[in-house]
Amino acid sequence: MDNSFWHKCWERNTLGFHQRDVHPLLSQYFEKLTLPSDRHVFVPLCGKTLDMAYLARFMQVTGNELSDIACKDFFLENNIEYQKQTLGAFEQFSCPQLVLLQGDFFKLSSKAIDSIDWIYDRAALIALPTAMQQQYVDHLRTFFSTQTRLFLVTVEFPKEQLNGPPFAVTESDVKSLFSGFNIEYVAKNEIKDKQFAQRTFEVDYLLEKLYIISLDN
Ligand SMILES: C[S@@+](CC[C@H](N)C(=O)[O-])C[C@H]1O[C@@H](n2cnc3c(N)ncnc32)[C@H](O)[C@@H]1O
Repeated sequence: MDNSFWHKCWERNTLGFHQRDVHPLLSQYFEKLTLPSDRHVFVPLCGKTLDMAYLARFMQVTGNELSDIACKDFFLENNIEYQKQTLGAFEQFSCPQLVLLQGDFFKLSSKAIDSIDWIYDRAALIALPTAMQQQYVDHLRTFFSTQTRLFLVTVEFPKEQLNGPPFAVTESDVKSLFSGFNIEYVAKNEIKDKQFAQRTFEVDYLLEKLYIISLDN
């Protein structure tokens, strides 16, 4: 899955992963899990998810996304005025509560982002083929400090029944990818109608799981 795959999705508007509502696990759990001192959430591979508008109600949001179309559309579709400026290899789209850095996540330095309390991952890890997932987690690790918690939403289905994306990530995959981290399994969302955002999958079961992951201090 290279960058051109994703650019084509955005150019052709084939965005089956895009949700028309805030993710239920986010609206159900995020506020309960935050601390009064939490100030900043980072959203890698953010697309134009409405989850960022939800997160911005609680704290400063920084998203990262490959596609220029996604970044522009996020602001246009939410009727938010934005400013644009070039920051090295990245284009920055911003309004007071929210910054989107457009460019390749694997080239983004954690030094470019202020202290991060939360990382929100819905359809970022699972968007990547298994062979790229460890590379993603290893780079994500550079954005962690001792106070950072990752709000990770995974998806599970019989791997042989669907060619991703999305790619199924089981609990044992999470343990192996995040080896050396603290991993707390929080909740599961069984998707009875097998609908994943705008697509319906013909699989025997489909479920999402929420984990909170932090550095093992
Ligand atoms: C499955 S979509 C999920 C988007 C968003 N998290 C959501 O829930 O709607 C994956 C997104 O990752 C972006 N992406 C893929 N590879 C990337 C990379 N190397 N750097 C930054 N963004 C990337 C794609 O353009 C796409 O918008």
